[in-house]
Amino acid sequence: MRSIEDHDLFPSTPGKVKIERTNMLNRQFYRCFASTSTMFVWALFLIALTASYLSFQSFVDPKNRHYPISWGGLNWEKQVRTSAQIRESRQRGMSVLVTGAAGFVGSHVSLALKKRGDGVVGLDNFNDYYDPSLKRARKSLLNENGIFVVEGDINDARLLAKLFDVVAFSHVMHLAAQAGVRYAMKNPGSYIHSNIAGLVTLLETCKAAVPQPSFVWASSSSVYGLNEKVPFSESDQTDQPASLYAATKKSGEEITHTYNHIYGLSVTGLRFFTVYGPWGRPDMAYFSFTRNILQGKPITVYRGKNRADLARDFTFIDDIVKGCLGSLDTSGKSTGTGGKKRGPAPYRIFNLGNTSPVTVPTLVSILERHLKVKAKKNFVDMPGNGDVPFTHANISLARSELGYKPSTDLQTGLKKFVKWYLSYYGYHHNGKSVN
Ligand SMILES: O=C(O)[C@H]1O[C@H](OP(=O)(O)OP(=O)(O)OC[C@H]2O[C@@H](n3ccc(=O)[nH]c3=O)[C@H](O)[C@@H]2O)[C@H](O)[C@@H](O)[C@@H]1O
Repeated sequence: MRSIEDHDLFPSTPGKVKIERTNMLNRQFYRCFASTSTMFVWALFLIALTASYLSFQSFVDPKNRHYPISWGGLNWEKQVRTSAQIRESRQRGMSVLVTGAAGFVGSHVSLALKKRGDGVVGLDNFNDYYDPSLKRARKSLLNENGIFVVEGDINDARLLAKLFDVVAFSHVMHLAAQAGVRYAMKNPGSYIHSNIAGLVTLLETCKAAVPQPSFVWASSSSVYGLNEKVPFSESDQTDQPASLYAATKKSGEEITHTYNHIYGLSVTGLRFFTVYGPWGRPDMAYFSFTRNILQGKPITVYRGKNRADLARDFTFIDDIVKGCLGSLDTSGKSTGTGGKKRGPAPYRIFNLGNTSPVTVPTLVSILERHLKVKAKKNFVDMPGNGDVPFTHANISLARSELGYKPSTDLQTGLKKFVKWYLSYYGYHHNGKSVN
């Protein structure tokens, strides 16, 4: 039986005064307090358990997630329908849902589709991975050209179902993603959210749609990882990714394959090689170098083993757009209906590169020439953060199947980028006028 000497159960530190517990009232108070605090701890524990269960549920089942509803209503539906309409004069046109439409590649592809008369509806969550005002500006451009951009997340299954209720999209051009190779070390969860969970939510919608759309999406040259065989061919091994970003893109290729295999979804995966150009992504080297050079700030140029220059198969946006449109045009139909496969459907993967790699120091010197400003270069050994030393695309497959033929070299493409950059951000940087 526990007695008043129970206090011995509590460890006491030598030298500390023990609490005298002779007073009955005091004892009851302590017991009462002890039981209240135990209950309190249990209550906290239960709340934490429930919270983790709910967040786990929402992680595994996107339908349970709550997204703010900023869509819906008759007017919204009308805007979606109008935007998806194919121009009457366009023969065999398509109605395309473009995810990531306010992004770099997404905005260019949307405009190109609309220009030739296809119906386009954009979807974008306008996240703040980089300056959302640039995404808003791209959106305005799309609006001016008759493209409606829905604000929403690819993980929002209800929104996706609604979009397919309103429009029987013939194609999905899936470009929404968490991009960037090195950022994956800072925010790994965002790659799982967009590139894995979001992809699956979108595929679930496509598989269930009647008719099923053809699915074209952005993979990445980064799937080649530590591959040393050059140039990189689609049949090369891609099981040694160097970053979590690359791993999620590679997983995307495997995941889309299962939807093709089980549900008859027509799938085309495009391995983009370091895409650059006007309206580009501020997190990419050519963009941030330009900003820093103009502001008189130093730039960090990474170097590989034995001080070897890093190289990329930089690919101009207009060439990528042609590759995307060629992929949509040749995608072939999905065969499934009501979630059931009715026959084999195409599953394709293509490199979309420029097939002439350029070193990073050469990129910098081209920028210096176009900007007429010398860069302050700090050469640093490439940190172990997911980067790869070089990329080089073999594009013969895309050439024969898509008619893909890149025609812009880095010198010309960067000239166009710099022209856009100066007109968008203004000619005055670091107190100087550049023209
Ligand atoms: O091709 C691809 O698949 C990938 O291309 C780019 O990734 P990356 O090639 O690393 O492009 P940048 O971040 O613009 O880097 C280009 C080169 O500049 C180097 N770099 C980058 C940043 C920097 O401060 N200094 C520097 O020397 C990098 O090491 C790399 O060699 C994109 O950011 C990815 O989203 C895309 O998937």
